[in-house]
Amino acid sequence: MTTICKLQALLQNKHMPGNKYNRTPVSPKTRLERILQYRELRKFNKIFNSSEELGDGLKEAELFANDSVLNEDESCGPLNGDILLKGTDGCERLRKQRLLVVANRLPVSAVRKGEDSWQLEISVGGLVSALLGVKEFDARWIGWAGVNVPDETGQKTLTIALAEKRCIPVFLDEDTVHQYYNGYCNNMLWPAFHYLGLPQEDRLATTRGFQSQFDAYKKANQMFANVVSKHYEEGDVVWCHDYHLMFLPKFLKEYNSNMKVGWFLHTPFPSSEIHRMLPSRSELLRSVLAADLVGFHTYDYARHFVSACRRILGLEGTPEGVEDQGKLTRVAAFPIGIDSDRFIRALELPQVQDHMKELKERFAGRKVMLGVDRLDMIKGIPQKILAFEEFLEENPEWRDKVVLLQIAVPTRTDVPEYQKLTSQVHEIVGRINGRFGTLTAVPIHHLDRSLDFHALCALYAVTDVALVTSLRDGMNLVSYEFVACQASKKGVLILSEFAGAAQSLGAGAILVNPWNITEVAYSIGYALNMSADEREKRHNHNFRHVTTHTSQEWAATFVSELNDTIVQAQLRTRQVLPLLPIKDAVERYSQANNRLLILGFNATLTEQLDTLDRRGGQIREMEPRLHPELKEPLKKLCGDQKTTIVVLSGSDRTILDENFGEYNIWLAAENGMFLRRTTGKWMTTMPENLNMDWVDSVKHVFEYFTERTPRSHFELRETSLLWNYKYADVEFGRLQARDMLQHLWTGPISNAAVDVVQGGRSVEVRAVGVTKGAAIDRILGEIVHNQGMKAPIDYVLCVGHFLAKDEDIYTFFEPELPSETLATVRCRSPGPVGLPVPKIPSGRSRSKSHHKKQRSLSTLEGNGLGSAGWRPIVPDRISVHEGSSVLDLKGENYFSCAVSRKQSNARYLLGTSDDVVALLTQLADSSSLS
Ligand SMILES: O=P(O)(O)OC[C@H]1O[C@H](O[C@H]2O[C@H](CO)[C@@H](O)[C@H](O)[C@H]2O)[C@H](O)[C@@H](O)[C@@H]1O
Ligand SMILES: O=c1ccn([C@@H]2O[C@H](COP(=O)(O)OP(=O)(O)O)[C@@H](O)[C@H]2O)c(=O)[nH]1
Repeated sequence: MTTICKLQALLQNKHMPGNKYNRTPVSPKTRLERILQYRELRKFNKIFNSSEELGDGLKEAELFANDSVLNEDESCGPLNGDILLKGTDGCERLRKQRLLVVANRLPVSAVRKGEDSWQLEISVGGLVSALLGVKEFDARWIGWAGVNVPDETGQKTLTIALAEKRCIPVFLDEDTVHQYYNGYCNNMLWPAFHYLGLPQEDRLATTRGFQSQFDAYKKANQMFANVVSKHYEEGDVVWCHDYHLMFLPKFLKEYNSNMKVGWFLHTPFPSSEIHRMLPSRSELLRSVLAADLVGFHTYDYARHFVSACRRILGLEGTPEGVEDQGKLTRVAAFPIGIDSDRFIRALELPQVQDHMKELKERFAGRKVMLGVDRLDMIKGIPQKILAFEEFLEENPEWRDKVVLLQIAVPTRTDVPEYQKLTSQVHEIVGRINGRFGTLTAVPIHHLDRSLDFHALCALYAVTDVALVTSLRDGMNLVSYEFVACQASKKGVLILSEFAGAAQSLGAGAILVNPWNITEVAYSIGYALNMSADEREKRHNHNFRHVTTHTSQEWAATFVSELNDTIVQAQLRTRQVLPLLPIKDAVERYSQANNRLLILGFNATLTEQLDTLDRRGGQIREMEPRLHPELKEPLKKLCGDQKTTIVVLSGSDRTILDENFGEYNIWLAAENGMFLRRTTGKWMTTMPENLNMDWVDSVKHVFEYFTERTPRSHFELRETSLLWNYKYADVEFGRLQARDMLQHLWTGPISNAAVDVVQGGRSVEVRAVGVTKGAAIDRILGEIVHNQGMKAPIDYVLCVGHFLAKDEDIYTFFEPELPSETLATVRCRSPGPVGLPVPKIPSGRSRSKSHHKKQRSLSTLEGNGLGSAGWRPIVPDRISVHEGSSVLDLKGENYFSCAVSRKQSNARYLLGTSDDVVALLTQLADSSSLS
């Protein structure tokens, strides 16, 4: 027995309160249990530190302590992400969960110094800064080292050098980097995600074509996936970062669907209107959705993403995330932070103090304003400098009393847009310095280079006003770092409202619109003149935020949420109804003598609505049509003497006539209010006292919304009105439906005897009590009588995409039901016929009402309405022989099945109407054999 096993046994049998009778070790099942057990283990370690029983236990516990990326100082691993893995001896061991961080850029960039020697330099950028602060995991970093290494020796030696830093390289060749990184990532996705539009396609330069760049993007993502797969171990969490790797979740899940995959975007996610412009908009979204958890800096970005999935892919957005056929991808906001302690501690270091002293002397008598940005068009550097110029212009008294230090770190220098920006900025700085400079001083110090960490901290600490004017920025960590270094000076932060950081530091900063140069210029004046009292208040606010929302916490929250998401998904999967066991359903069908098939129409027997057809006016037809592949099987089934088929639909009679007129079949229109065998006439099953006075008022509301919702329509039926927006813009349709429901619930018909039923893409108003379940016994009564049925029905298959309100049809035939449900089903004479209780599919919670018996159908209250030409159903004829039941569902001969639904009262599920086609085809084939 290993030490950990021994410990577990000890804990479970001896030391855990309340566990004294527990003789068999129980493995913790939930994350919470695991954490609690680990906590106990640690407590135990402390208490029995010197105990002999522990043996090498402490060594084992030490394994939990963790090396961080780049060997920065260690912190003892917290509970986050500890996992239990089964060893070959069958015993479970706790081990620190490994975190594979996958990002385009490694935290170090490599510079080749010789054939086999390398120098590693820290990479610049917010993503690297933030992740360097994450020390609580047993992390490996997988990414590109920023250098082309075509030769084997180079690749081998660099791999070894990087391994010391816990980094694993992905080797991208020059052409791939050019097309994937410079092209698709930085010339296409980056500007689009920052609202700068898409570049014009350059037809002359073939290598720059969107398609070839996109192909290279996918290829590069696949290369990342290959490296991850090679290093992946069971239980690892794989955290994919940023817009460079939108295909990675998909590729990883294809490799191993059990991999825990999270994806985080460091840039903004733009409005769906922008994302819609990308030629590969759908593929990108779908690939990201393969992840278990998708994270953004702010709720706005998360909302935009969900909205893009709704509008572009037609998927369902829920408060939890995005759902696609029952599969949920969690979407949430995880605002990043910095390792604030690292900055605060750095200020005490002698070399930083020396830097600060130098800077203070150098700029004595002048206020220091600071900008620190990668030289990127999103950072709004020209706008910042122009605002500073306007400030100097308007405030001559400040000209020799203030200096702007702009650190502009060169970035993505192979992309033409970035090259243009460099010359543009140089030109503006030159002009302003020429205009306001003197022989001994210039107002702007512009540096085209990066600073080391200590120099940067010193600069932050001596600054009076930091100026962040990003036109868009995922977060902007410079603003956080500035605040962390300002504990003594309490300088002012001017911050663009278009940076993610505005949502967290907005209360203490002066927020500006960087496009409004005059406003920024005014804010500079306001900041420079701000009272010490106001500065302190603002600073304290932000300082508290920055020091409590750290990068450690950010990563810990994301990883813990990812672990939880997976546990929740597993639970959900267990709750999901089982798929219809088609083989069994067909076998039992073929053995039965008197079968009844009740089939819905819309989304059950019709072709699937192609999501593509929903957009841009490419609508085929609005009327539902029978799935062409069902014509043959349906004919065969109708020709079988032992089979009775009822199509039970909300649609009106005309639509059913058009689609099923040629079959020998029963049609039940308007949720069963009208009934006809195709060889006979329509009759009504409507209750006599059905009040329809409300119709005109509802019609007005429906007309109003139909006119205002392009591609929506409404159907006026005898007993209901239906407003349908399935062909309209999904988002807009939903908003309109919400308003419509308000009208209906609170307006003139709020007291009418109606039910307002909300569908997936529809709103229906019905007379109270009109449901498919309520109509079915009247329908059955008529069928039994009309067909002169002698033997009881011994097989029922009820398949439909029914509204929740109509799901009483499933429970009607269900012999084993909670009493509340039964009470709602009308059943006058019991006439019980004892039947074995059907097995309830796993995951369903049904009460164990074994005493309840198979229902015997009886006659119903109320005659049908005798509308002109329709013969009302005559009651009192629903038993086949006096006293015996019409239903005799032996064993498992009842199959209720919901189509394209996630939750249902039915016993089983079928994915789409294509599956219904497959089912009916098999039934038809077995019909012809029997
Ligand atoms: O790797 P590069 O192409 O040289 O670019 C550097 C990084 O720029 C972007 O940073 C973003 O991440 C920050 C942290 O979340 C955030 O504060 C900032 O607003 C973003 O712009 C980019 O997203 C990274 O992938 C790059 O590594
Ligand atoms: O000379 C410099 C200038 C900036 N940075 C770092 O670069 C990051 C910039 O991150 P931010 O989120 O502000 O923007 P990004 O460049 O990622 O878009 C910050 O952590 C800075 O500390 C740096 O290391 N050296």
